[in-house]
Amino acid sequence: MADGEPGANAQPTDDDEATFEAVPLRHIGATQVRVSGDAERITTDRTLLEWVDPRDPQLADHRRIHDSWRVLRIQSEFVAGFDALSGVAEAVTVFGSARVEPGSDEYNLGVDVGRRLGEAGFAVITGGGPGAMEATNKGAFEAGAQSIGLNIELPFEQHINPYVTLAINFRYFFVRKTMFVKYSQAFVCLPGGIGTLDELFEALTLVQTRKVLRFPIVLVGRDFWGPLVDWMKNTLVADGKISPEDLDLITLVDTPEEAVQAVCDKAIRP
Ligand SMILES: C/C(=C\CNc1ncnc2c1ncn2[C@@H]1O[C@H](COP(=O)(O)O)[C@@H](O)[C@H]1O)CO
Repeated sequence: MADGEPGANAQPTDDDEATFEAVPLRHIGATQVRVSGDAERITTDRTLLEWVDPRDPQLADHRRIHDSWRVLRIQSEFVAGFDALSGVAEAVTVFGSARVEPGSDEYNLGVDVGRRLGEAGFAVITGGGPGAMEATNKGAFEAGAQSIGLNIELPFEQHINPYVTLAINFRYFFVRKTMFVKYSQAFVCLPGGIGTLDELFEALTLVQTRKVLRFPIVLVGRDFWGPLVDWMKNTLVADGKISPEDLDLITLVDTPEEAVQAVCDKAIRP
């Protein structure tokens, strides 16, 4: 594969298979969990988060020793992320549905957003997966911008999309989420599901609590996001759960052009 072709610079991800930790804690003795007839991989995140009964002497030791030493692995994942991304200057992270089909309107929206961000001088960061992530990386790649994919280990086969020029593979969601925020100056959210909502609300929490400053959060697609923003206004503000000015943390736009303009207007740039 020649340099400059999609996928030419992406780091290989297939060898990661060897690093999947297949140690079921709660189910010691069981070796696999079946989902839809397929053997499901037990991911590193899952062995960290799974409940273990400390009253069982065998499991208690497992929990105490494994969890303590696990910190080193978490640390090494932070170090690898920091090392790989420390040179990224100006970047925007784009989130969106993993389920969008190539050629669809939402896919084309992602391509357009990625391309315009790239043309505006930003590196583009995504989750590195399919759907809107692939579309956005494609747009950035075609604009000649740095196209970054922060991939995540999942219980099923997961490949980084071919338009990523810098790929990093993470086992822990929370480490990966740190990288999304730390190395970008704005978030753009395309229409998405639970993963996208999680990423959106984490960003809102960080900005609301002033953990990050001057960090625009742009939602693209009034038809899709408008009802959520209306609910926040009519229920969260009305019920006193958020302040009216918290709504100002969100910029709602319709087009890729408006999205990039909002980022350029509101993000910290030299
Ligand atoms: C579901 C399918 C693939 C999942 N692969 C993913 N790879 C990378 N990142 C992902 C993946 N799925 C979710 N994410 C993250 O969440 C957001 C999208 O989630 P949503 O629920 O689809 O909105 C995205 O921004 C990623 O960071 C194949 O069908």
